[in-house]
Amino acid sequence: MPLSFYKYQGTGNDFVMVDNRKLSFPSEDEALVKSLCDRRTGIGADGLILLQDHPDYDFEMVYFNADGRLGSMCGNGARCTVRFAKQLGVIEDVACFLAADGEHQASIERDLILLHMNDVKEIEQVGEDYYLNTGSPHYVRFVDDVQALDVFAEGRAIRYNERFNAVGTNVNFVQKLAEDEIYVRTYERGVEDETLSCGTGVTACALVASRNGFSSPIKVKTPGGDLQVTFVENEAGFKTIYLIGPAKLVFSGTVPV
Ligand SMILES: N[C@H](CCC[C@H](N)C(=O)O)C(=O)O
Repeated sequence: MPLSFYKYQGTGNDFVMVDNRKLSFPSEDEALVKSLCDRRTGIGADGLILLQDHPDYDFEMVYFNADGRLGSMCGNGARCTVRFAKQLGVIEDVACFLAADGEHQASIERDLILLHMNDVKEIEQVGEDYYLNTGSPHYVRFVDDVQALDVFAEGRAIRYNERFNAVGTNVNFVQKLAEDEIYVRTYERGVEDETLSCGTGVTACALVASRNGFSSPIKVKTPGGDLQVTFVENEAGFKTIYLIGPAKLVFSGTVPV
């Protein structure tokens, strides 16, 4: 049976999107997900997302990394899923949906999707670096020249170090560009490579920047495009966190499975 799919991208983080409201996709088939994400022998993507019905929400988003394994929250993927839900007629311009880390609200304003992220209570300091969870685990390191960095090698060294080897982590390198602007490059767990942008990573970096003199809203540049993060910070941590950026349909088609 041919599988119908849609290819979406959000600031260059790209996803195979499947309408799984009939639950016909074999989600436990890791090898299939991996082969669909393969850039030479498949459709090519950083991950695969299933849009599914849920009795209590507009929809549920089920996200797999390119290695075929179930991932945690994906910020860019979530914006793409909201755009896809609108395309399918599942929502109009607002959504309340379920993802790996719980409930999310989102709204569509022309080219932009405003995605509400879950509260973040803690940022761990690791030497001069930081570690936090914005729905997915993120290691954050400030650098002086992010363009000159070998993100693959440096990111991989942290992702496979003694602490993170078993479970993995995403690794972000951040450069301050201006008083309200940072540049972020990310090595992604599950893709095991640098991606053009990582939404939960960008969110993590903005929150860490806030601990280093930045205030909301923070503009974030990535190799794949521009995002914005807004939030409210108090003694309990960060709340009302929004990841704001575009999400676009690239093409659609069918593949034999
Ligand atoms: N690209 C995603 C992050 C995926 C996290 C994934 N790599 C994992 O650690 O399971 C994003 O836009 O937030």
